[in-house]
Amino acid sequence: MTSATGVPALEIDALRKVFGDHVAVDHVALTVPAGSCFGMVGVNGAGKTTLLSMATGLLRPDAGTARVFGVDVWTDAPRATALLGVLPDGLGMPERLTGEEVLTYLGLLRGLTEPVVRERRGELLDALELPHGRERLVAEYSTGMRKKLGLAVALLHGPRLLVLDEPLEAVDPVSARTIRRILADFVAGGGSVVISSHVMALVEQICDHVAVVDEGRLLVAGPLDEVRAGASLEERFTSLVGLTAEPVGLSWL
Ligand SMILES: Nc1ncnc2c1ncn2[C@@H]1O[C@H](COP(=O)(O)OP(=O)(O)OP(=O)(O)O)[C@@H](O)[C@H]1O
Repeated sequence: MTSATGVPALEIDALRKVFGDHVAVDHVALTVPAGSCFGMVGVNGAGKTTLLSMATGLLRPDAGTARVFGVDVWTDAPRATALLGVLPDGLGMPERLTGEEVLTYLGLLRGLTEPVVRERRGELLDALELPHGRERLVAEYSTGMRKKLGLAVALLHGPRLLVLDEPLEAVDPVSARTIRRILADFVAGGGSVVISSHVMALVEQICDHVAVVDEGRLLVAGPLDEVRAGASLEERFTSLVGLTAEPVGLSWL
């Protein structure tokens, strides 16, 4: 599905990134239709984070372009940023602030009025079961709580496209269910989502499109059922990336 104007939520063309002599992302082109929940899967080091970082304005590409609803992420950053909500990998947070303060300052920086910030902040903290008030500093948050606060920051300004790197990593099952529900509601309300994950079951459960990335290249992308082709996503993934060997055991254990 695309929007009424047919403009994709995200359009990546020929993105490339080289670290030293290692090609992390190798001329990847990808279209995320508006209104879709798009899963990106790949083994550790496949290039998912590098690709999504370039697509969201966090890491400058060596070559290629990325457009969010037709707006170039690198040449028109302020407009693209307004359309985007990003949960990056390894998100840095102001440690000496509370979750409430983080949301307040970032909301005001995004141009929201104080009453709007107050209302959304309260709803987000409640929905994600994060502490209100001065109860706890970010420095005292667990990894899962940081992830949830990162998601709240990504949602705060009401973006049209959410790009989430491993949104459920380190999140407890109850919070995971809440996050899945928030994402489903976001898509049902016309939003678009891109998530990267190692968890095939999660991608099968919430995504309608999927891309498989391996060694910096895009192996396949499209509607989930087309990519699965009658198998489970894990089976299809395993055969696509050539993981045929049995896991290696540790003889000394
Ligand atoms: N800043 C960097 N400097 C050097 N190499 C890097 C840097 N960032 C990533 N790489 C390399 O680029 C490749 C792709 O890394 P990336 O983090 O994009 O993979 P990933 O698919 O997100 O992995 P994971 O699932 O483990 O998060 C890896 O080989 C990684 O070591």
